Formats: sequence, C-alpha cells, structure tokens
Amino acid sequence: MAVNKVNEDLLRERARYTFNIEELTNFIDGGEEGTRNRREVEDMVIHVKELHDEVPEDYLSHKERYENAVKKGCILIDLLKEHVLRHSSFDAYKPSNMYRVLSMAKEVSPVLLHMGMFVPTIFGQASAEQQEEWLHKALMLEIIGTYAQTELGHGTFLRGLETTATYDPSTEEFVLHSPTLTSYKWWPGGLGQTANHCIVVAQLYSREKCYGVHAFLVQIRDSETHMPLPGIKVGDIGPKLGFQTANNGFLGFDHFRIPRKNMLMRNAQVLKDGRYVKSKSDKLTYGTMMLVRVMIVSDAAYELSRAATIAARYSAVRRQSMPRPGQPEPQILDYVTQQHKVFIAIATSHALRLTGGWLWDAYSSLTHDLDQGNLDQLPELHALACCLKAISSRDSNSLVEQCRMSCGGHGYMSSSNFPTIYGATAATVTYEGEYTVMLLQTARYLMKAWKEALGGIVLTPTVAYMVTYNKAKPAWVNTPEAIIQGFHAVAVGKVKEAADGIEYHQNSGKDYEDAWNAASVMLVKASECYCRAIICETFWKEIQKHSRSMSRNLAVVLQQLSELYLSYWVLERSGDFFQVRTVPLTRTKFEFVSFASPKCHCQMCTGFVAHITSVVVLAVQVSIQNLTLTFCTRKRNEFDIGSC
Ligand SMILES: CCCCC/C=C\C/C=C\C/C=C\CCCCC(=O)SCCNC(=O)CCNC(=O)[C@H](O)C(C)(C)COP(=O)(O)OP(=O)(O)OC[C@H]1O[C@@H](n2cnc3c(N)ncnc32)[C@H](O)[C@@H]1OP(=O)(O)O
Ligand SMILES: Cc1cc2nc3c(=O)[nH]c(=O)nc-3n(C[C@H](O)[C@H](O)[C@H](O)COP(=O)(O)OP(=O)(O)OC[C@H]3O[C@@H](n4cnc5c(N)ncnc54)[C@H](O)[C@@H]3O)c2cc1C
Repeated sequence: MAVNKVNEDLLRERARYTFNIEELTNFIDGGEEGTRNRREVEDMVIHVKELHDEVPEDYLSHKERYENAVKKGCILIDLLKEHVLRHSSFDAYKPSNMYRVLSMAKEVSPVLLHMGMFVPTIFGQASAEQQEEWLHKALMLEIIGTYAQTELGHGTFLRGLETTATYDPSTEEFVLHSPTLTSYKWWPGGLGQTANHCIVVAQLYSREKCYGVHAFLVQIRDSETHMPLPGIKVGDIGPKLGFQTANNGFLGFDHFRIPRKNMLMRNAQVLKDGRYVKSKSDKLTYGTMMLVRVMIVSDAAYELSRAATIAARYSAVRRQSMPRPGQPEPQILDYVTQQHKVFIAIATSHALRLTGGWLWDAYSSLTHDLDQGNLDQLPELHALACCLKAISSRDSNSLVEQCRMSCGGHGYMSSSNFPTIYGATAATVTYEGEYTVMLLQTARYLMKAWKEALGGIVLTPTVAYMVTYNKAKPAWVNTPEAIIQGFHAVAVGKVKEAADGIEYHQNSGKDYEDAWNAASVMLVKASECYCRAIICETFWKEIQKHSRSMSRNLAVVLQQLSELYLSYWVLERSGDFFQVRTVPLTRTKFEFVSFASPKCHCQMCTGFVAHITSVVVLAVQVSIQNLTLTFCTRKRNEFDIGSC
C-alpha cells in the first residue's frame, strides 16, 4: 500500500522555521505538562478505531449520525473521566480542556451540554447538600443533563421567560408548568433524545408572589426506560445550520411536580413553609452563563487555530498560476493576498488564546471572591465576559470563513473540516448571549464608567485609562504601546460619542429607554472598541511577559505576530484613529470629529497594504499642537509594501 509521503513543499517550509517547535507547542499548551496531558489524551483517542468514521458522516442518516456521535461521546467521556481522575492538574473546565477532548470526535457531542453547562451549574449553584447528592452522579454520567433556559418565545430576555415553578407548601413541591406554546423550552443541547435530567430556569412563585427566574434540577426521563416521565413533552427541534449532532430539543411541562429540594439553593432558598430567602445578588443565577462565555473565548481561539493550520498547510502545498511565463507555478503562500488572509488568522488565534487565559484567571479570582461573599468584581467581569465572548466568537467565525475561502474549492469539501468548524463557531456567535445583546450589556457598564471618569472617580482596571487619559497627555512615540494608547483613545472617543448621543436624544425630548435605543449603534461600536483595546493590550502584554522566559527566536516571532495583529487592526479601524484628536488643555477633552469636519487635518495614507511577512510596525504620531495625525510606516525588512 502506498505510504503517505509528506508533501515536499510542506517539508521545505517546515525546515525553514527559525524557532523551536516544541517550545512553541509548550507555550500554546500552557507548559510542558499541558503538552504531555494533551498528547496523552490524543494518543488515547487516535488509537480508538471507533472514533474514526468508515463512511463520511454527511452520508449517514440523522439517526445514524446521532448514534455515531453518542458512541463517540461515551468513549471520549470515559477518557476524560479517567484522565481527570488520574491527573488532578487536568482541570476539565480550564479553557479548552473539556471542549478540546469532546471535539476530537469532529461532530459536536450530544453530551457537550452535560459537561459544558449541567455539571458547572451544579458546581456553581447547588448547595453543599445538593452537590453531595448530584455532583458525582453527573461527573460519572450516571445522570445525563442539559441546561434548559431558552424558550420558543425568549432567549435573550431572561426576565421574560414564561415557564413557571409554583411552590406548594402542602406537599413541599414545586409545580413546573408551560402555560403557553412560547414557554416551551427550545434549543437545549442533548434534550432531543439524550438527557434524562436538566437544569430548568423558570419563574419562581411562592405564596402568590413571583421572585423572578431561578434554577431547578429536574428529572425528565425514566432512568431505566429513558421514556419521558408523565407530564413531560420532549423531542428534537430538527435540522440546523450546523451542530447536527448536538441533539437540540424542546421541552414542555404539564403541571409537573418536583421536590422542594430540587430548587438549586446555593444562593436563594424557599423554606418548607414557602418563605423566600433572597440571594446576595439575583444575578448569581446567571453564573453559569458567565462561565461558558469565559470558556468560549478560549474555545473560539482553539477552533480558529484548527482552521488557520489547515489554511496555512494548504497554502504551502497548493501551487497555482504562472506569473512568470515558463516558470514553475508558485506556492499560493507566496501571494501577498494569501498571506493577508491567513496570517491574521494565525495571529488572532494566539491573541484570543492568551486573552482567554487572562479572562479565565480573572474569572477564577472572581469565583474565589464570590465564595467569600465579595461581589465587587462581578459587574466588570460580566462586562468583560460579554464583549470578549461576542468579539472572540465573531472574529473566530469570520476568520474561519476567510480560511475556508483561502483554500478555494477544496475548502468547500466536508473533508476539509471547514464546514464542521464553521458550523461550531457560527453557533457561538448566537448562543450563550447573542452578539449585539452582549455588546449592549458591556455598553451599560461603559456608560456608568464614563460618568465616573468625568467625575474623576478611580475606575476598575480595564476602564481606568478613561480617567488617567484625561490627566496625563500620552507621550506618544513610535511603538506598539503607542498603538495600544491609540486604541484606548479610540475607545474613549466612542464611549464619549455614545454618551453624548444618549444625552442629545434626551435633550431632544426622548426618555432614557428611547434615547438608549436611538444611540444603540454607537453603544455597540463603543463596546467593540473597548473590547478591541483589551485584546490588543492583553496580547501585547502577555507576549512581553512570556518572552522573558522563552528563547529569543521564538520571542521574535511571537512579537511579530502581536505587532501584525496591532497593525492589522489599526488599518481595519484607521477611520476611527483619524477621528481621534486631542486638544491641549489642563483636562484633555477628547473631541471626536467627523471626517467631514473642516477642523480635521489628517494626512491620510490610503490604500496601502502591509506585506504580512514583513511585519510593519505602524505607529500613530500625534502632534498635539496642530492636531495633525500622521501615519508613518517603518518597514521591518526588505519586503515592499503596496503603494500609498
Ligand atoms: C467555538 C466552539 C466553542 C464551543 C464550546 C464552548 C464552551 C464549552 C462549553 C459548553 C457550552 C457548549 C455549548 C453552549 C450551548 C449554548 C447554551 C446556551 O445558549 S444557554 C442560554 C444562554 N442565554 C443567554 O445568554 C441569555 C442572554 N441574556 C442575558 O444574559 C440577560 O437577559 C441580559 C441580556 C444580560 C439582560 O438581563 P436582565 O434583563 O436581567 O438584566 P439587565 O436589566 O440588562 O441588567 C440588570 C443588571 O444585571 C447585570 N447582569 C446581567 N447579567 C449578568 C450576569 N450574567 N452576571 C452579572 N451581572 C449581570 C447587568 O449588568 C445589570 O447591572 P446594572 O447595569 O448594574 O443594573
Ligand atoms: C446552536 C445553539 C445551541 C443552543 N443551545 C442552548 C442550550 O443548550 N440551552 C439554552 O437554554 N439555549 C440554547 N441556545 C439558545 C441561545 O441561547 C439563544 O438562541 C440566544 O440566547 C439568543 O436568543 P434568541 O434566539 O431568542 O434571539 P433573540 O434574542 O430573539 O435575538 C434576535 C435578534 O434580536 C436582537 N435583540 C434581542 N434583544 C435585543 C435588545 N435588548 N436590544 C437590541 N437587540 C436585541 C438580537 O440582537 C438579534 O439580532 C442555543 C442556540 C443555538 C443557536
């Protein structure tokens, strides 16, 4: 049988790298132990023949595809359980660990929601006694759960959920009911045929009073027969854009009774006589969503890294066209346009991975604070989790599509794996908080921060520059730090523009809600810019931090990737950079001018495309006096740049 020979072009490209591959691998895995763990699991997986499809899953029926995914899910979960039990350091919920193992089966696992939301909700919202009863069963998959929050009529607006949980003190039970068609739970992964339990988010009623949405652990199928219990209507919601084996389902209750003790009572409680004990914050019910949003940042990076790897390899082996008659067809990797498509995907996968790790650390510190009853960091972390989840999933999904397109027709084949990766990342832009809604949540936080900044109040870390920016005029020199300061200036400008927009509409007679809505496009933009500034700054600082302990050759390459990322986004947002101007005064007042404004004296380099291999450090030089923004470029090596 012909031995698979590695493509010569690929071998030649691999022979050209200037840094230690194992060192980079360890860096990506979070250290040598991370690489060892990953390889151990991958070695286990790669040798399990049941995980390899004889027939492309696209040619299977929906039933066969689902059964195939269940079989693989069981195998992978056993590996995960064994590995978690054997390696305490392999923390299943650290970014990408759990998701990475489950995604080795290519098709989305019907137990993803069990691992991704059902178990974490028990961790985060069940009392100690309840964890005693359910956690081990869930971790060992003796019960299989999902997270049933979204309804046909409401996904974003949680306070509008219609499913009710009414306390009956005479029997010490909650009666779950779906009063309308729109109250049917719709979307929960695994609900179609897989889960026998679920976390149900419902409006809690006790003594005729509604206390808002709370979480309940509900058995919906018989543990022996797996048939729906009486009073339960459940099934599959049908075909989707992707995620075909996630087994998303619907669920309706007809006056279905559960014991009082099945209300998750870590935060709020209902006593036997029906008295309600309030939690420190009713937003703690939303805790699982924050965890998954934090995980999505790293998992979006992971999916993008897969797509970027496929595109980079294909670009090395694909030869096409003949720019010079009689010469061999060049590798498409040599086309600048190809590099412009692929290299930003590589840089972004690193940017999002490092930002995801930074966010995970912030989340871990918050959960420790919450255990101590300290909720101070909750608002900022919610704002961070919202915008980073939105931007990371959107960037990942659009760059996955860009990688697919960079592979021409072969990128359109299922065997390229792009369709599966695209389907998974497209879902993340919507689930766990829809893109726009998440950015508007962050905008709520930014509007408050702006008001405090104007009052000179010291702000939380990620918005502190809004005050310091007003005090110390930045000495902007020709460095990546200057670009990061530029992103801060753009973010402050957009926040101010949105705040002024709300004020303008209020002054013209609108109430706050209508003024907010009228300014909401600017509010979304302000959140995007705030988030971009965080990713740029975190990527750059993480690379600087890690560079000190890595070999120089690797540090140089990672530094170039971070500079590429910064310069790419300055070019993508050059209009915003030109709009920022500062006027010299005791308190620098950011005046955001429109392009049309005669006051703006921009000398703009237009239409210039950076040659991606040569990392162009593009710096913003602002001369405060005459408000001239001059973009100057400094080539890092001999490659030409387009033309200005
Ligand atoms: C690339 C592949 C990766 C895949 C794998 C990734 C991860 C692996 C794991 C598993 C998961 C796998 C698959 C996941 C499947 C998806 C599952 C789901 O989709 S579950 C359902 C998700 N649903 C949502 O996210 C709903 C979104 N809506 C909301 O969160 C809320 O309705 C709201 C938009 C935030 C508005 O809520 P509300 O109306 O109550 O609040 P406001 O009035 O706007 O604000 C009040 C106040 O509360 C603060 N706040 C709101 N939410 C939170 C929170 N979560 N935490 C903390 N604080 C919160 C808000 O800031 C306001 O504060 P203030 O301004 O001070 O008043
Ligand atoms: C693949 C997949 C898996 C899922 N898995 C689960 C699961 O396991 N469990 C679960 O509970 N849910 C799950 N969901 C549901 C998901 O959480 C919701 O789809 C998501 O929260 C969006 O809610 P929605 O569908 O009601 O959209 P809507 O909120 O109706 O959004 C529709 C449009 O309205 C806009 N909009 C809504 N509110 C506002 C506002 N206040 N201001 C401005 N614009 C607004 C949105 O921006 C969007 O453009 C899943 C969804 C998908 C796609």
